[in-house]
Amino acid sequence: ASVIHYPKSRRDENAVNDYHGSKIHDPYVWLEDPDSEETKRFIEQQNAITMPYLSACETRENFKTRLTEMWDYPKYGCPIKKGAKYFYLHNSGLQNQSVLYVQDSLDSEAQVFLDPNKLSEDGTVALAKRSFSDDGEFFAYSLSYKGSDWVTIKFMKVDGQEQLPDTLENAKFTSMAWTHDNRGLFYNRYPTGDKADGTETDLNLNQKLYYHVLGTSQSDDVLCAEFPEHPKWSTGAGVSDCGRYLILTPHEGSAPFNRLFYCDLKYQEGITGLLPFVTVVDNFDAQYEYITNEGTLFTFKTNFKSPRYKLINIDFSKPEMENWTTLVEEDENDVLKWATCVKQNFLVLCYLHDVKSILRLHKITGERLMTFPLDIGSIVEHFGKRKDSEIFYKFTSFLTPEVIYRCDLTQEDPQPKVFRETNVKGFDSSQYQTVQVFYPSKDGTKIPMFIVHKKGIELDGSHPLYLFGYGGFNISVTPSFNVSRIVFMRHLGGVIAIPNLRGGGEYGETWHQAGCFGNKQNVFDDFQYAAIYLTQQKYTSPEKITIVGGSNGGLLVGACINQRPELFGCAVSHVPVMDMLKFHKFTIGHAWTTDFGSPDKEEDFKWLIKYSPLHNIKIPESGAQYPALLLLTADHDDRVVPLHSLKYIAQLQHCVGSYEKQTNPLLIRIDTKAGHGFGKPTAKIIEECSDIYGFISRNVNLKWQD
Ligand SMILES: O=C([C@@H]1CC(F)(F)CN1C(=O)CCN1C(=O)c2ccccc2C1=O)N1CCCC1
Repeated sequence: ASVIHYPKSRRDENAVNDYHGSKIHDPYVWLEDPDSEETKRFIEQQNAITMPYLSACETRENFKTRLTEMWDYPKYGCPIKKGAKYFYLHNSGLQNQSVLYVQDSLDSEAQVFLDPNKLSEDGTVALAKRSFSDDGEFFAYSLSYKGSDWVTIKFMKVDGQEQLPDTLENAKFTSMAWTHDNRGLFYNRYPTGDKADGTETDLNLNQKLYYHVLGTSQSDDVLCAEFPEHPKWSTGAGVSDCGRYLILTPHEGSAPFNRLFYCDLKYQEGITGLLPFVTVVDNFDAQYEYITNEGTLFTFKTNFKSPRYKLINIDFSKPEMENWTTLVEEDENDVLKWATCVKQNFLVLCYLHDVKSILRLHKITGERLMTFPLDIGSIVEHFGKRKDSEIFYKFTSFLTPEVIYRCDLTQEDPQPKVFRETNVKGFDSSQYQTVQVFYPSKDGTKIPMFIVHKKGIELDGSHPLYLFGYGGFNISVTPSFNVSRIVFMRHLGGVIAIPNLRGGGEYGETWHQAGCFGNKQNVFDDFQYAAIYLTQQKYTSPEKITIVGGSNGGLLVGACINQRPELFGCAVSHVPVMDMLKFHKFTIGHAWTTDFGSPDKEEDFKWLIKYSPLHNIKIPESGAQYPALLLLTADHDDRVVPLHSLKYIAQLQHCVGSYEKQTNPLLIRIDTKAGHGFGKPTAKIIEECSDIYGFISRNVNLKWQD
């Protein structure tokens, strides 16, 4: 591989911070200013070596052509019923953004209702959240620009598809809940500095709940709730199915724990100021998620004394804990992922059983009626409301693009029927297989892992392997259909492996906590031992393994190439958290202390400094070298600000870039008009995937197979 001359960047040797008595250098602290000329020049210099390198990868163009062909299949969202109409998202195949359609009945002609592709030339304006008024008369929607978490809320009158003038700015991480009189909607906003476009790094604190009255200007919006003494709290709220109650569920971080307050709107003549809330739960010991209510009898999904979740009833007329009752007990193995009330007296419950979805029908009184027939895979979307008599749900798996089912609950014995099924031209799923194994991690814990590959391969250690991990924030990595991975298996002879690392939600809150705080190293061990297992089982060999992760999974990749560089040949880290001593100082990073701990606490600092990717870069021992590394970030990522990646690549190139045994490239790709990932237009996704798989092919020596 040609030796790359990395740009030389200034190191501020005076930048030293004291953490509980430890002096820690921070030589690239100047990269924390996204607007400085020096930072902009750094980015230009990095892209100037990366982009030509990526374009020179010979399989890149083959990959892009084939990926584009394969990507061009129709994608649908579940229909949702609002008023007398149905709405659904649809992408004809290569559209940058999906389009929202409306129809009068499930089999009548559909019309375009809202097409986000018309809102920008390059598809970088994305439709984020949608909220119809309870009777379907009005429609509120939020738009995200260039990948930022900031959204603008807009309104339409459904009949006639009339755009209304109301525009709400500076909303972020926001609810959108209409009052049932259609007078207006509750939403959340942050106080902002002079710039709030997604390129700023300012902390998001003091989120407030407002009420917007339709037809008025945002400056007249009513402040309904705020917690000035708890600046980290979010103030998300929802309106009950009956329309009478406002449920306020503040969170302090990203963990599944929230407080629970409510306001009986019936006794509010209009919403004119701070609302009076009744406290039901005033601690962060558990999560309480509103499911439905019948008068004052409320059903919540909770992990209170139930790490795999259960349904409880709380009667708001006597909300004390001793009056709470259990509606559906916690399952001894499976995790309750979501529940919804349909047709007044049914509950549909979705569980995760060894990382596969199970769907069940219960009576509103709790007893189980039936288990829906379902293949091995994931339920990724659903829609059904208390006042509807049908439910739609979308199934997907590694080898199944998507199937939408409809179940009509007016039938005696309700039978789900395929409502929509998608095929991908040129893809024959019978040529591939998925296996699930349980491999031992470093401490002997059995970790589930999906392995997907072409049937009939020989386990001779020769196959390039794509090892994807996340491992945090109670997120479960469940089977999903991914075209770029199909192309990798079909045309580059690849094997896909997806371990379900601790820190995720696969086995409930105990599994999540097993990957948090001082247990975070378990996540890295689980990932490293997946690579060891796959090598021992002769699926692959170290120089043919590419590890991939994004966001918290990008941290995983950064930590693993520092700790065990000899286990992998290539590494791709998307929008990673790399500076574990400063993550809480930017945008929403303070919300992650519920997984990582806080650098401001001495005990937490001791764990963080041990694995923080930025602070554990060193020349590998015994002649090993870092895997080929491609870091990816973007200028409007205000979830994980780009400075994490910039500081890491600067330090890595400085420490290792001129080490004579380091022949693998250490590169960063910084995109523009893009962010953490949400809402990324199809064109950008295809470009990025082509760059990534071209990079992998070049560094794992893959040849394109037609
Ligand atoms: O993005 C994240 C973590 C992982 C997550 F928990 F899934 C989500 N997340 C977040 O940071 C979520 C941010 N976020 C809120 O704090 C919030 C409050 C109320 C409504 C909506 C939101 C919301 O999206 N990270 C980036 C890297 C480390 C964690």
